[in-house]
Amino acid sequence: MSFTNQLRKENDHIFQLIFDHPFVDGIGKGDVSKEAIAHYIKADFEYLNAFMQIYGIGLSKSSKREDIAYFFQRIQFILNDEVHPHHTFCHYIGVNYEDLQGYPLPPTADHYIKHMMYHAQTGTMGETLGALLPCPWTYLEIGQVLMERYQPTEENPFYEWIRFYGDPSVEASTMEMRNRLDALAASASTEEKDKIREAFQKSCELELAFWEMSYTCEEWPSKGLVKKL
Ligand SMILES: Cc1ncc(C[n+]2csc(CCO)c2C)c(N)n1
Repeated sequence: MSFTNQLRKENDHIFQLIFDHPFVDGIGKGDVSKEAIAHYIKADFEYLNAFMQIYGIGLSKSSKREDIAYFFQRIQFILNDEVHPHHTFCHYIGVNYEDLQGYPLPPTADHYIKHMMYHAQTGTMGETLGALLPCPWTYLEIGQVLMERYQPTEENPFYEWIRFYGDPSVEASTMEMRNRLDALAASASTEEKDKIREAFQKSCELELAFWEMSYTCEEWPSKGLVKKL
């Protein structure tokens, strides 16, 4: 079994919890609260910025032309394509995308971004990809599971969102990241593979936590607390 297949198997329970999370299942049903969607977009706009910055760290640590091109193309994809699912959500809630940008991150999104940055800054390329991989992999499978579970049509307001992530092109780019990680793992020490395993597992947990953060409109604890004199 390949290294990434092993990672997928070890974290299957988290993938299943993601597929059954009420926000994710609500996308399939076409029923998610507008507050939860706005909360998600505010955090996810910043998440995408951070994701591009982390690809930039990967790029700056690459010396082969092919690896530089890989990270460059992934950044371009986020800039040009990854914003489409955001537009689907904004259209549904009737809010301008620009009005949901520039907000401070709630605790879970803040944690997730810093977790990926930590591995990208301090770890090997394998560790970096291990921390990044659950992002495309969980979304690809969410798209596939929702397609199969609900067989949505254009009547579902999130039809384009589901189609975007269930698309074979997302499968191909996830496979490319997996192949890169499998190649690095083939020559990695047991110690390094354990670090990659830990980075991957935490990102899976944080993917699940990101849905929960959005669903519950998570805020920092002090927000709304009245200061007693
Ligand atoms: C919390 C969170 N996790 C994953 C994605 C999806 N996503 C973001 S960037 C990217 C491309 C990676 O090359 C993908 C698939 C998201 N929007 N928000």
